[in-house]
Amino acid sequence: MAVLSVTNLSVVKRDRLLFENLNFAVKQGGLLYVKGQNGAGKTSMLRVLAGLVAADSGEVYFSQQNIQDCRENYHQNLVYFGHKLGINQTLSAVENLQFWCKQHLVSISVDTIYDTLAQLNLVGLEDIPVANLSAGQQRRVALARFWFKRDAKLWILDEPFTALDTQGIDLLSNQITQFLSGGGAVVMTSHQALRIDYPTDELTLEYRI
Ligand SMILES: Nc1ncnc2c1ncn2[C@@H]1O[C@H](COP(=O)(O)OP(=O)(O)OP(=O)(O)O)[C@@H](O)[C@H]1O
Repeated sequence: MAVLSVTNLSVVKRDRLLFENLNFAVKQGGLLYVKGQNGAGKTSMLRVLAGLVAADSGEVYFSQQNIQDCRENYHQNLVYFGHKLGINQTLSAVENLQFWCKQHLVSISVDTIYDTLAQLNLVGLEDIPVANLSAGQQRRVALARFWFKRDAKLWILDEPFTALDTQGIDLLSNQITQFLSGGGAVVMTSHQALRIDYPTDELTLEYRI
């Protein structure tokens, strides 16, 4: 069954039609890799898929229900990872993750938070303000949500590998593969070639003038 499907999706930004009449579906265990040059409309599309902004026309369905009609259920089953990390610079990694878990009704012990940060190579950095971490380390903190929310049905990831080193890319790639293997669905963009050993559907957005 399709976890996510779209019908006749079109988005216009500043009088420029980014894409029109897109139709696709992502099944359980399905990976959709959205490609396209800068400005083609990938982020705009992912934000529509996540229900953050409305499309100019077309519909988005989660498990065959229009996302407008199942917003709460959709957001409980979705992890969206966009360009903005959604972390507070003045809080520590642990505080940020505790806050995120509360906000998303995820029940995780503080020990699990420390263990996850250790897996993400952040030992010794757990309790200092995130502002003092490097760009890649800050992204690792934000990525911890993918360790906590494996029971979600859909992950939407916009350029998740940005600023990560090779080890970080491998860590996240493994996490994505495990999620897919467990039946999760993933939609993602990346300007780097995917290092995910998993069957992948591709959707290329052409840049339109
Ligand atoms: N809120 C907005 N208001 C006006 N124009 C916007 C807005 N958001 C995006 N755009 C425009 O829409 C176009 C597509 O932007 P988008 O961020 O979706 O592209 P992208 O494919 O994700 O690019 P990149 O690979 O650089 O991240 C761009 O020309 C951008 O200027």
